[in-house]
Amino acid sequence: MIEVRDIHYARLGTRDLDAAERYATDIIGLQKVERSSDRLYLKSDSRHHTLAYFLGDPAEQVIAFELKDWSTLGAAHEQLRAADVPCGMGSEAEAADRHVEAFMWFLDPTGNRIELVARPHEAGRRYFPTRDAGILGFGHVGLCSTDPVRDQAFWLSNFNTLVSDWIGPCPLLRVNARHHQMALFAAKRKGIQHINHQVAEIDDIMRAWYFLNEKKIRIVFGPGRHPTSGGNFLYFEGPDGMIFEYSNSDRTIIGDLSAYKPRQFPLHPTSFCMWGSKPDIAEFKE
Ligand SMILES: CC(C)c1ccc(C(=O)O)c(O)c1O
Ligand SMILES: [Fe+2]
Repeated sequence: MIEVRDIHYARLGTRDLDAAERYATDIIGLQKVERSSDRLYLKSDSRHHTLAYFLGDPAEQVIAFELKDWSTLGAAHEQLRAADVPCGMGSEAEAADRHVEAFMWFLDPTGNRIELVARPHEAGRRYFPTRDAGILGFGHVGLCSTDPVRDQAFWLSNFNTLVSDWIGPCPLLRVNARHHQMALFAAKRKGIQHINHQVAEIDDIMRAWYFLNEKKIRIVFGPGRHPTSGGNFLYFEGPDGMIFEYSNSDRTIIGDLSAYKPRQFPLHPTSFCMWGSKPDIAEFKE
């Protein structure tokens, strides 16, 4: 069993780093920490970065989890290799590019590239954004799955992943006490379906709604409230069609984590939003 601590970063390819930088800083409210001709690193909490853009194909999208124990990296690689999962160790140069001491990669059954990182770098300085979006940090991703039942089995059998809730066949998965770090979402493609940043309070969600409307950013879902995590939410469209979400879900599952009973929500609009907001997102409609 591979034990991971938390989701750590997302890496996105883009053909237009300048546009990605403007959007990430001026609109989302992330802090630029480094920029070169082909790289952009953005921070949302105490870590070196939680979102990176690289010059390349926007279809190239990666998420990373931090290993609970850095010394298990080799064993994690061996476990996945033995299970015939496409995987490999990262080189020193690739690790330096990710600001981690070491890492490996693998493909989940849908074909999503996932990285497992050991000893990721902290930032000496705290997160200091230019826009007060109320961001507390990187929360979770929605990950496309061409077969959520198959992919759930992959995560449950290889990782310390637990199901917090299901919406239809799609699990909201956690690896720590927070309600979820990854939501598998039924889609006809691989890739990241949305990237969530946690914000402090409902006021941040509503302030964002006014702000994003004023900036003519396409809002694709919300404001609303998820019955699953209990968080208020707002989803909006970013560069290369990526969906970003702010939410303030503070639901944690503590104590004996394995004693929690996951709840089954039906595949129905009321399972996505308890207020009645309707998504304008292809994957949520299918
Ligand atoms: C509709 C998506 C996958 C979803 C569902 C529920 C929550 C939550 O409970 O917080 C999310 O964050 C989602 O993105
Ligand atoms: Fe989400």
